[in-house]
Amino acid sequence: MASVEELKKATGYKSVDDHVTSGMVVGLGTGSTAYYAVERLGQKLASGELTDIVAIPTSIRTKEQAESLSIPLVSLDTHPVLDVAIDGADEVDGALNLVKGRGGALLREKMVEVSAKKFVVIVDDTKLVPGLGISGAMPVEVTPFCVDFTVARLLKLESIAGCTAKVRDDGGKPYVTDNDNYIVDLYFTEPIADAVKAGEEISSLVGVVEHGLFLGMTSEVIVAGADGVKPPPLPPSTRRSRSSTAGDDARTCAAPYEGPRMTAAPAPTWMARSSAPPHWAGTPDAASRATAASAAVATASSVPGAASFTATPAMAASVALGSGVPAAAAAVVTYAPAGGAAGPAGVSSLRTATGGCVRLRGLAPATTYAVRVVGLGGEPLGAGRFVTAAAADAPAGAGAPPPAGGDGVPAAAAEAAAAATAAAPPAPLTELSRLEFRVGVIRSVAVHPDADGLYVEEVDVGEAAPRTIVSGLVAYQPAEALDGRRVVVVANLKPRVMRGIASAGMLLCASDGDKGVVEPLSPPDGAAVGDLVTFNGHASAPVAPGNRASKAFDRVVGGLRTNDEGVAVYEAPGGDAPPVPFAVGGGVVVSPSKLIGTVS
Ligand SMILES: O=C(CO)[C@H](O)[C@H](O)COP(=O)(O)O
Repeated sequence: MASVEELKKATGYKSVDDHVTSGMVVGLGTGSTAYYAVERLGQKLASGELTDIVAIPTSIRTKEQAESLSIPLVSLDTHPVLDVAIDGADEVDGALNLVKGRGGALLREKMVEVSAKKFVVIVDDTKLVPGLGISGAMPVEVTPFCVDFTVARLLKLESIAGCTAKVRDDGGKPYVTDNDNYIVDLYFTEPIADAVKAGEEISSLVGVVEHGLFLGMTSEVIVAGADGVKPPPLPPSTRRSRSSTAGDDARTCAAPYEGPRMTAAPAPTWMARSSAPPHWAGTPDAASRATAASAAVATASSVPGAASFTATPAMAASVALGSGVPAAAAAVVTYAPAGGAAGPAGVSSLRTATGGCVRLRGLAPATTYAVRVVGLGGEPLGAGRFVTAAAADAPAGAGAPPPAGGDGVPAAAAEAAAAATAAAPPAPLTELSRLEFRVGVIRSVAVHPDADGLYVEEVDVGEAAPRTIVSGLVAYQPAEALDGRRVVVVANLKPRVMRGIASAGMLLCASDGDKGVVEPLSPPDGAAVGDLVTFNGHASAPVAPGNRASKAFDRVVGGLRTNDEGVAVYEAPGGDAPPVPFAVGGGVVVSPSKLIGTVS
């Protein structure tokens, strides 16, 4: 049986092997598991297997480790978007939300990981929990100034009522973070009932720097369990997790999948790349419309939770788990080439089934894959109606059916995907959901009386009176180019006083850093002043103007950009979901000069 240290090493190594390629900007986590990811990265750079990597460490100790391995380091200042960040966690719940920071590095970790297109979490299976906050401290980084005052205010928060708080101790003195702050550890006797609300309330306190709830950030979790499969020590009343695994031995990765109860099992032959398909990959099952429709591209199975299918060139596959699967079920997904074809030796990961779908990525075209999907207790998901569907580029759970027959995908597949997503729940609440992007028109512009680089604009966003907005656009746009211009305004940020004038919003602009061009984004003709910009796959639920919105904006701004056609898009960290355009009035928001760059 593998030791915990061996499991940490296996998952750390696998994360780099699977997710880091030459040329990437990589976020390096902190802790005893992330240590092995850093070690692996150093090895691969030293051997020349990886080249042209730059990395951003999340703590001084990780920085020192990376330096000792000659890993080139950069910072968010110069590299605000990372390709991938890899880090451990203290807790992972069924929706892939995390508690982090027991190692004290949560602030830098969150700054780096929220800026990554993909955030890969590496844990051993003792970290899987049925609810956040139950296995130990939920850390909060606070300013040292009047820490007892902050603790007292934390303890009054409704969403975390009943918890106890302790300023982290370091040999009789408060523990000091890399940012010269303190940590207050919160202890709960029950899982945190509403982690989103808890996070919001904690963040809203002056004196709080950041908290250890990492919500909606995770792209993928790699879980290592001894012998490939080990029921974790969770309370009997909860779902029992099973491990997917990491390890250099593909057979170890593959181990379980023999039935609803996870016990150590020999590797299925398909993981050893035999030509035989897995025994559970069955024949087409016409029991449902979705099954029949998908049969053109996928082989559904009569074995619950299992199927095989051949990837089409355009396939960013979604696997429809079938009816009876909770919308946000945690799923352990394993897929691997079934017939000895080239491709990954086997990918095993913990995901959330969104709208009954689990999305598979990185598929090699014309390769037949065997798929197995189980819940945290090892139970097959799909209740006998499991099908696969080539859902093409439809984002799972986005609510909109994919274009029938688009991108060379057979219409039957699109139909299947439509059937699979028909029952999709409303789009989830995300950081972006909290923001209020409104169409506005600039009614007047003047240079700020006390700052040559700033304009003071009166902007109509469909309210009783125009808002005053201060923008640093003098160097980029003449006043006459702005006067009367239709724009997009972030309307619920906390007002900021800029050289004595309160600015009640921000004009969203595209910037092409190379050419030094900055211009306001333009809404489409069909959009009316006051219209709210929306994003497919993100519920629209703007919060009241204030700090919460400003913090949400800070978290999403790294994902705002213009694409190759100058269309403003948001790309969530993690890279699992395709970029979504700013949509309003039946069209999309654009940079009028088709700038390709950032949006802020
Ligand atoms: O959040 C962290 C540090 O701030 C760590 O990722 C977390 O504590 C897990 O550490 P380990 O891998 O050593 O168990």
